[in-house]
Amino acid sequence: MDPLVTAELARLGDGVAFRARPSHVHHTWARTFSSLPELYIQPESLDEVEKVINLARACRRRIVTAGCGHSPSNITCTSSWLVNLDNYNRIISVDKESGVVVMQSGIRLYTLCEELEKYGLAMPNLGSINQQSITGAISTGTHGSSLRHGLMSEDVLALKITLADGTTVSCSPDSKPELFRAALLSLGALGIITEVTFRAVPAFTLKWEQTIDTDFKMFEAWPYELWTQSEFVRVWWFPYTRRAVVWQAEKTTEEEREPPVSYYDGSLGYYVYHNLLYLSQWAPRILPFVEWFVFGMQYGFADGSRTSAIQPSRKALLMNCLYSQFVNEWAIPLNKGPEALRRLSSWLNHLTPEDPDYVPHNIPFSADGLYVHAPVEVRISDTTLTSNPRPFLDPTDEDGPTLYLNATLYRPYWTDPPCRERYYQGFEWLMKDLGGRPHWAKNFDTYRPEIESFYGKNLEAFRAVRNGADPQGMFVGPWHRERIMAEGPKLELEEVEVSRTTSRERGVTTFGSV
Ligand SMILES: Cc1cc2nc3c(=O)[nH]c(=O)nc-3n(C[C@H](O)[C@H](O)[C@H](O)COP(=O)(O)OP(=O)(O)OC[C@H]3O[C@@H](n4cnc5c(N)ncnc54)[C@H](O)[C@@H]3O)c2cc1C
Ligand SMILES: O=C1O[C@H](CO)C(O)=C1O
Repeated sequence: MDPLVTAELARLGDGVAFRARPSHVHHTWARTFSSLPELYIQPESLDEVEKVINLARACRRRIVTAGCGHSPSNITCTSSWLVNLDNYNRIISVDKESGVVVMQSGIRLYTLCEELEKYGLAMPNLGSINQQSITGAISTGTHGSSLRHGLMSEDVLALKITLADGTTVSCSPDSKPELFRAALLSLGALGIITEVTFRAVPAFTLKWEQTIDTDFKMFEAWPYELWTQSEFVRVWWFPYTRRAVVWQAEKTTEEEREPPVSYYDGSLGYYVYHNLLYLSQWAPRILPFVEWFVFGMQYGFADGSRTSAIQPSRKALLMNCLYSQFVNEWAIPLNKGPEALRRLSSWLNHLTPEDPDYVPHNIPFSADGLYVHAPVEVRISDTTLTSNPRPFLDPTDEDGPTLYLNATLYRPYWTDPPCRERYYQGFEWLMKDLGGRPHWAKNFDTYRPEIESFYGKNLEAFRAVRNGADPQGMFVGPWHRERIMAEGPKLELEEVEVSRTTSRERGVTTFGSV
């Protein structure tokens, strides 16, 4: 350990543990980014969290708090101190009647779901996985897919956050509401969130059904029952076969029933797709065939093929996200969806006016020789229904329902697909043309000037709260500077990137200095 840190620890001599170790390699779930923090610190009490912050201030270190690194960007990368709260993860109290749960902030969603079940409670909504820490999920604007729900943070009633001066403060809609709005989606830039008060709901079972059919049918249903037919609805769109899987789930009291399993599900399908994707790295032209074959095997080749099951919500809402991947997801107004997908299809498929689905795409990048992976994930939320205040950095539509389009690109055996740059250039251009804003956790290449124009006064309000709470920039790194911080000189404790290397095992490894 740096002698400065050892000396400062000795000077404090407060008997509070400093659970830090060097030589930790941090990488994102997808191994897209990695870093080698000077210290990896896993506090087990609030005193320990406060001590980390006080030490960091005295030793002039930047702090990053990471959940489980499921954000695919370099947002959790640091060469300074990396704090993880996996061991600060207890449920503090549960009120079975009201569903109000108070928890330490490091709890993972799968543990939270298991704990809630013991009280006959459940999370109101979930995204595709339950690995995330509750705070990691809240802090990036994680969402599921339902017009009756908004962001996962809409059910947060209060938060406790330890700020750069080492004090822990509570905030809620009624107490320090500005801090609350900043902390509801803070991208780790405000302080260490230590406690979450959340409203759960009575446990529920979901009866789900998924149908594969032409995307034309989906477009026809879009303004009518597509998104309102059930509480939970999500779609996977296949650009080359121009088909879509519509998955819908409604609460039920019927007995549970697992989905049918074919010989192709499980490892066979997993490895077939993985190896075909790997082959396509050299022969991208096979991707339309791969899409037809793999998703035909998975969902059925005949239009109208259907599968259904009845499962507890904590199971039904999840999905297997397969392999390492880039994900570029944007929020646009729901009513722009058919236009967005038709323009994307016209671009990717080189459609001409003779095609019934043709629309001018106007995307100023060529799709010649461009072959992409499937599917595009199509999901929804409505953040206008909650009485909770909006996070300042909420990317969703302020006036109505939101559509999320998630362009997934796999990295077979940890290799980057050749189409990434052009696909994402075209995709991001289209999303911006439709008034979109990026999902903060994902792999977008849009930076300060545009983000300022997307958020206007809300970004200014976030910055005012952030700068007031952390004037020295203890929680600021290169990811934040390029996207949410104002242009200006480096703050005292801010980390800047000095170099990066790339390898297959660790993706892009970033090196920074304070
Ligand atoms: C396979 C997969 C599936 C996914 N599915 C979905 C989905 O369905 N819907 C969706 O919206 N997103 C989805 N995501 C994105 C994911 O929900 C977010 O990236 C989420 O932030 C990850 O949580 P985490 O605990 O790993 O946090 P990390 O990625 O480790 O951190 C995310 C942010 O939270 C901050 N943070 C974490 N803990 C604290 C704390 N205690 N105090 C202050 N700041 C903190 C970090 O500093 C960072 O800025 C998915 C990601 C993957 C890899
Ligand atoms: O980031 C995400 O990854 C999965 C898709 O594989 C998902 O649903 C996200 O969101």
